[in-house]
Amino acid sequence: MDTILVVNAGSSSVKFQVFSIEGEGRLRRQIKGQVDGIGSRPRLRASGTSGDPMADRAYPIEAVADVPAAMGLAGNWLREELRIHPIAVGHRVVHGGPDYERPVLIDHGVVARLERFISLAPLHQPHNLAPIRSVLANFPSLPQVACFDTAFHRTHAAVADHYAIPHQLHAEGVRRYGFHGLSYEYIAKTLSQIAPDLAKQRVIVAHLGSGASMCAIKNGRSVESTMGFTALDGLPMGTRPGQIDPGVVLYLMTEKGMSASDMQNFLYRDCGLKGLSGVSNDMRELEASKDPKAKLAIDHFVYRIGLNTGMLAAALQGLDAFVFTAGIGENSATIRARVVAQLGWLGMTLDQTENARHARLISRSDGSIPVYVVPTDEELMIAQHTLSLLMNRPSSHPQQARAS
Ligand SMILES: Nc1ncnc2c1ncn2[C@@H]1O[C@H](COP(=O)(O)OP(=O)(O)O)[C@@H](O)[C@H]1O
Ligand SMILES: CC(=O)OP(=O)(O)O
Ligand SMILES: [Mg+2]
Repeated sequence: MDTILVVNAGSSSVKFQVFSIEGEGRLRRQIKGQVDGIGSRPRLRASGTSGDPMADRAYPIEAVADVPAAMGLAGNWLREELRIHPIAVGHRVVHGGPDYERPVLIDHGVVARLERFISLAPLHQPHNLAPIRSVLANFPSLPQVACFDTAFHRTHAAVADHYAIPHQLHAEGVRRYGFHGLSYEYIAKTLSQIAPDLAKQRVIVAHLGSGASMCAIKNGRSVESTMGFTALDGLPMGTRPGQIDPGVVLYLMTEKGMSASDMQNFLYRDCGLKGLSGVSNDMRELEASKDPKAKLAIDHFVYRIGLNTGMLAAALQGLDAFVFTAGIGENSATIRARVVAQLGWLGMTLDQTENARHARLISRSDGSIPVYVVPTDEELMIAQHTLSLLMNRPSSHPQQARAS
């Protein structure tokens, strides 16, 4: 069986899927897994084609202390225990910079170019590139494809793409890129199947996970994102503050003597829900907590989603549908209910029963804006891009490159 392995390293987890290639370029999911609880309660979970459990293993904290360790664990399990030898590997790469507008076959030159963006995505890019380098070293003829979080947003107009800073910096690549693009691309495609008329109109998608952003989509194309040059901007996240006055950064550097690397750690790891609550970066723990600061963190999260919806609706000049996705968006009925209540002024209403059972459509028919919950699937998107690049390669049959 020919398979494609997909690797998606997020800021709090490593997700992977294995797809078999069926006739006429169709893909069938064989394995879906993830390692999460990295640095706290590490756990490897995986399921098979019909969701049947294949593994559920807990590890001591020191055994899986960071994302590379989680990657090693997943890789060993797939190779040693399941004997998975894919014919290609597709990777999520968070930052594609100004160069990459679409997925690309990887070689050493591509890796060198992507290394330039490590400082622009320190929670992701190093972990995205590590397995790519390791496969290049160990299986040099195995095709690998990089799929970018930034690519879906390259349709933005210049007016959205620029900061009000000297033009030369834009030419150097200091631009508003936007992220979570593979997720938004999947949602746009899925919406065109479940609600084809709406998919052609003005849609806001809220990707609420450990990293969180929102995207304004018109006729299936991204027109605006809450994230910009890096994945720090926009909504408050698990450990990132979201939009913040650069004056705060200047204050911390000049008055508190924080260095650039202190600042990087602070903004990527100590802020957001974690910093504001002092309790946790995990929405589940905040929802369960009685600490007033946990409540404030949730209130702030919901409030900022409301504000950003106003901004994106302005970019779209109206709104025809709203979609929740990712860890919080798919699983927290409470956050969804609060966001919809916050957006009642726009004409959104909530069907509480449908929301409680995480139905696909959770708005009432008396509202003017339908509200959907669509589980995202970045890995399927990556597998599809990988397969299509593989099939369009000028030479070589894919089977020649099997990893063994
Ligand atoms: N049942 C739930 N209720 C509330 N939040 C949840 C639930 N399940 C998962 N989450 C949240 O989803 C987040 C992870 O989302 P995910 O999209 O997997 O993030 P990432 O891909 O960035 O690692 C966790 O931080 C957790 O707070
Ligand atoms: C870009 C980003 O923040 O990704 P994630 O949500 O997977 O951390
Ligand atoms: Mg993610």
